[in-house]
Amino acid sequence: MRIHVVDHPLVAHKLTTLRDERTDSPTFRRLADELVTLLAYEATREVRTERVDIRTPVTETTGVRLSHPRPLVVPIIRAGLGMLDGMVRLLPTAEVGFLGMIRDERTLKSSTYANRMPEDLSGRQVYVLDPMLATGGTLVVAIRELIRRGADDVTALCLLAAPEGVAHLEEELAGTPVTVVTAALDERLNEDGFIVPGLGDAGDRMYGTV
Ligand SMILES: O=P(O)(O)OC[C@H]1O[C@H](OP(=O)(O)OP(=O)(O)O)[C@H](O)[C@@H]1O
Ligand SMILES: O=c1cc[nH]c(=O)[nH]1
Ligand SMILES: [Mg+2]
Repeated sequence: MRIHVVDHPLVAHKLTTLRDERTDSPTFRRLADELVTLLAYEATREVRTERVDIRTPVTETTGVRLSHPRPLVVPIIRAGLGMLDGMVRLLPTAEVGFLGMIRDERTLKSSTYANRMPEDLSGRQVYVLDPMLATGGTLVVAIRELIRRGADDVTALCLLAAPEGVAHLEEELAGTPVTVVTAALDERLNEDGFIVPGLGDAGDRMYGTV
């Protein structure tokens, strides 16, 4: 597994406001959207392309276009939905699948309550969207399901990651073609399984009280 922490002053600036407990839901959603676009730029560095011949008004030349089959983008509901628009703005032809997952507050185990994805993902590149990589339990289940369906290249875009979650993914997904792109690798998890310093509950902040 590869991990890429996007080191850029604009990312750090937006993330700081996102973390701030005074940031209201509308601002939180806007910043999450903007951050995804910056992460997506890095995350799609190896998106598959093919050569194409075109004519400019001046001459003939060769360029590239995204190749088939189209990439699949999978937001993990609920909080991952806040990353979808920013991602498909960069990849407008991508197909979108959905996974609904919830983490039990006491046991921290995640379970799947919705699954609407193509059955056959053979040869597909998949981008998973989930703002928080905490224990990593959610992403392990999600990525295993994608690989079981045949995905051969999975990139997870996370706003924040905890070292414990990254280690868990490395252990559970060893040898699988997985990359994690994140805006920051935080310090640790607290006793409730929240990322420290983190930003709190991403879903609540995105869709909760203003
Ligand atoms: O790495 P993990 O320890 O598995 O935790 C991360 C998950 O927890 C949060 O989801 P939550 O269960 O709060 O659902 P929500 O998005 O509906 O709020 C978050 O959005 C991730 O999906
Ligand atoms: O810090 C955390 C951990 C899991 N899920 C969240 O939304 N925030
Ligand atoms: Mg939540």
